[in-house]
Amino acid sequence: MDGKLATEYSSWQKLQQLYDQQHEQLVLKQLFAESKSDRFQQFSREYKSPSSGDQDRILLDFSKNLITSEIFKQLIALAKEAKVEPFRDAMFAGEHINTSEGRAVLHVALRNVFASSGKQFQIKEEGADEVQGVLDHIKQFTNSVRSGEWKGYTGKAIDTIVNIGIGGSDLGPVMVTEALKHYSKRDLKAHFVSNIDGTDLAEVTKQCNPETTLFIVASKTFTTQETITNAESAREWFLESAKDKAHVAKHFVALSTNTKAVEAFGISSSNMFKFWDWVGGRYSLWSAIGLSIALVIGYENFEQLLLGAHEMDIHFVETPLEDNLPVILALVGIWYNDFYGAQTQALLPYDQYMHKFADYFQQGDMESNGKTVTKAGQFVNYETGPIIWGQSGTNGQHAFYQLIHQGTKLIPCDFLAPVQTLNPIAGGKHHEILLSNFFAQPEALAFGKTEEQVRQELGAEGSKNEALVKSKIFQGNKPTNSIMFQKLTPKTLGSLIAMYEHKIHVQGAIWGINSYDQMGVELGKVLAKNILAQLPDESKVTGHDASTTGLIHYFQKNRK
Ligand SMILES: O=P(O)(O)OC[C@H]1O[C@](O)(CO)[C@@H](O)[C@@H]1O
Repeated sequence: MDGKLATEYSSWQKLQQLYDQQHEQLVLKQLFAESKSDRFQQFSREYKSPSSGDQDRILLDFSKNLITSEIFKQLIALAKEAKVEPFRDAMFAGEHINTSEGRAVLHVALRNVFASSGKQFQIKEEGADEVQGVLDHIKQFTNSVRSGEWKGYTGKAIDTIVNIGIGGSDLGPVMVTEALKHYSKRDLKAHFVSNIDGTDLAEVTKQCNPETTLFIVASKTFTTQETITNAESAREWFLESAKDKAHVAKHFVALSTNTKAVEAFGISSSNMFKFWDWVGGRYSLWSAIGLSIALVIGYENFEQLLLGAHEMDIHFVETPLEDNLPVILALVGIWYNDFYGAQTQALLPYDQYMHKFADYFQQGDMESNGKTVTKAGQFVNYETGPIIWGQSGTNGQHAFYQLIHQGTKLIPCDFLAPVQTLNPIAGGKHHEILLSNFFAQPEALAFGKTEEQVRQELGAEGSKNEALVKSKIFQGNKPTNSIMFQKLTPKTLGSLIAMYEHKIHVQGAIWGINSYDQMGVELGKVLAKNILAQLPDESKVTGHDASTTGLIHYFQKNRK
């Protein structure tokens, strides 16, 4: 992080040499055989919540990776050489590390509100001292809606909330309300509208009663085309019943940094929940953007989510690199991304509540680290952010694991699972089956099945079919991390999310890129605006290539 390309670090070059010299001998079966049971001890770390200890602990087993102690040491050396620690401290101090936009990066300030946690970071940035005030506003509003005290325009309590937002103003609330459904107020229905496709809003409003529905317009900028258009149409839908514009105040609130635009929309500033430009969209669920989360799970649980994240922040700041969960995940990821040439990284939670976890981190990781230019303005000569994807286990097993096991691509996977389930139905049978799969898959990926084993299974007769024999071989040696947490509590979820946020931060630091801007989403938006103005009239369609012109004309000819 001092203007160098990552490939210029001597530790990077050393890692390249280690890869070149050793990668053919890095075979998990042998690595485990050589180190006996020590390998689990050597390459696993347990994190414990300082406030609740065993209740909220996270085990990271990274022993099923293609690493040795020499490689791990060298990866740690890379983090040191890339100045990961001072860069981390600069973020926590409020330095403007988002250099292209000249902003601080302070999602950590949003959860720096627990004097009792034993550690509060000294953050000096405009607005950082207003965080608690906004949380108080969220608490008071949440309590009043959940208790039924907040009334709609006909005097009825709110029973449905609709969050209208997109990207970071949608994915976090969606993921967390799903993940913490167990803690939700069941008689308060929550919907999320994000897509500009009218189908999204239309299908939601069909399920809503205007008298008892609260719309939450969530947009950092309050200029996002999808969100503002959806909010305007929602207001239109509401006014068809409510008639009087004065009733909007009881049914629309805004979450934004842009007071002027919120007021121009017709939402009074007393119904606006504020945040600040130093909160990146994809890091904003901890801010006012989390209002829908607080409404669904209650303010106390929302606070626990923040506390879990804050405690992971403390772990990230205070723990030596070699024991630091986000740092380990980041370094192991770099080993595959940059030396093995892996293109993707799968997130596989064996917890149905976490079925949106990978979707959430698609934006979290890919919008952060999908960059080609370093902060110093050089084009990188190495790979940066991985493609993030995944699904909850065991659904993924029956969909795409075939390719992970026997395809031609290397796909490092993170497996996540709770020790205890929140739904021990059928005497815990489901959870035992689920976890047996959680244990079996990384084992199968690592150790595979040899030709000899296949022949033994098929017997002399079956083994005559060579194609069948070959198709049943599992090469193994596929790397995985296994992450076990005690139970999916709000606090643990907060810690897990913060752990991955910091993993992204560390990787961005090593690659020398700005993880906190998103210039790559701009061009398409500008072109769409231009095309929108041309859609009414065929003769207006100019300035495009033959393909784009052809497509627009095709639409114009056939739309009626
Ligand atoms: O909250 P806003 O300003 O509506 O932005 C929504 C999303 O749009 C982006 O700016 C680009 O996709 C995201 O970073 C952000 O989460």
